[in-house]
Parts: sequence; C-alpha cells; structure tokens
Amino acid sequence: MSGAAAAAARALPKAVTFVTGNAKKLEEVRAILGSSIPFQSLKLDLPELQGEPEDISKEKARMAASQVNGPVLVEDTCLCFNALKGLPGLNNLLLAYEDKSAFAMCIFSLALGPGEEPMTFVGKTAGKIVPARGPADFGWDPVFQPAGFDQTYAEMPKSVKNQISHRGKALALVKEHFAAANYKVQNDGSA
Ligand SMILES: O=P(O)(O)OP(=O)(O)OP(=O)(O)OC[C@H]1O[C@@H](n2cnc3c(O)ncnc32)[C@H](O)[C@@H]1O
Ligand SMILES: [Mg+2]
Repeated sequence: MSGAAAAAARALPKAVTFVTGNAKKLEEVRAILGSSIPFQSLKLDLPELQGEPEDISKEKARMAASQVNGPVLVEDTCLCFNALKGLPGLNNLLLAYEDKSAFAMCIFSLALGPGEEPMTFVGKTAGKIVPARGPADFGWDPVFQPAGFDQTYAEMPKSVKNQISHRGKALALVKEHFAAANYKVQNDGSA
C-alpha cells in the first residue's frame, strides 16, 4: 500500500456494506461514524475462521465482498486476556490469576470489492478485568475497566466509551483512510 498518496477519486459501485450480526456493535459504529462514511448494514452467515486475527479479518472481508459484490467493512473484536474471549465465567477464571490486565482489540477490514486485497485497521484500548459493574447489555463491557478511568465500559456514557474504545480508535483510522482515499459512491446504496 506504499506510495498511494492523496489519490484521485476512486469510484465505488455502491455504498459500503458493514457486515455484522451484532446489533450492539452496529449501534456503536453508527454513533461513531455519524454521516462521515455512508454505509448500510447486513448480516451474513460467514464461516468462523481460525488463524491470526488480521488474517481472519481479511478473509472475512474477502468472503463478504464476493457475497455482497461490492465494498464491505467487517469487524472482529476480542477482549485479549490471552485465550479468554469474554466467556461466561470469565471473572471466576481470572480469580486464579494475579495479573488482571487486558486489552480490548478491534480489527476492521475493508475490501473495495470481490478480488480486492482488504485493508485492515486496528484499535486497542488497555485496561483490566474487574468484577462486573454496570448494565450487562453488551458482551464484556461490565468487566472491562479501561486504564485511566474508574468506570467500566458498561458504566460510562456511550459517548465516552466511543471516544476511547478499541472500536472508536479503529474507526478513527477507517475515517482517515476514507478522507484520504476520496472514494466516490456512484449509486448511493439503493440496492
Ligand atoms: O457478526 P459479528 O460482527 O462477527 O459479531 P459477533 O457478535 O460475532 O462479534 P465478535 O466475534 O467480534 O465479538 C466477540 C464477542 O465480543 C463481544 N463484544 C464485541 N465488542 C464488544 C464491546 O465493545 N464491548 C463488549 N463486548 C463486545 C461480542 O458481543 C461477542 O460476544
Ligand atoms: Mg463474529
């Protein structure tokens, strides 16, 4: 991707499709992107893949782009306390460990269409695992307390979470990319 400086506008056949089956994610992505990147959302049944997070994400984007036959954005998130990925009983498992540090990581991959090499955008937020506090309506939000804050993700206002979160940071990079790449949508998502 080197040397592709402030390019001429690249035409996209339609608006970007954000592929997810997770309503809470979608809510946050909507709030963070606002009107900066026009997108529609779609739930696709994609196989669960194995491998390195960035490779998984790229492969997910490739599959989604061929199914959608257009530009797609996909996202994978993990609470990276080694292998423990927000499983029920997480807290009890972690009682056995002295080190409660963790980080939330979000990887977005953007594929502009079928056969196009996906680009990835990673956001990380460091913190620690704590006994659950706050509303339990989104995954592991109640047990993740970001570094420098005394509230868990679940306790803080959404606007604060979105500003400092793994997802917010990754989407800031996506936005930068869109601003620099100057994509032009030919048919504004009416498909
Ligand atoms: O369709 P996709 O987009 O893949 O959605 P998913 O629900 O499968 O989402 P992931 O595999 O990326 O996420 C793994 C788990 O982490 C949870 N999760 C993702 N983002 C989170 C966040 O910001 N806060 C708390 N939990 C989150 C999510 O609810 C899942 O249970
Ligand atoms: Mg998933």
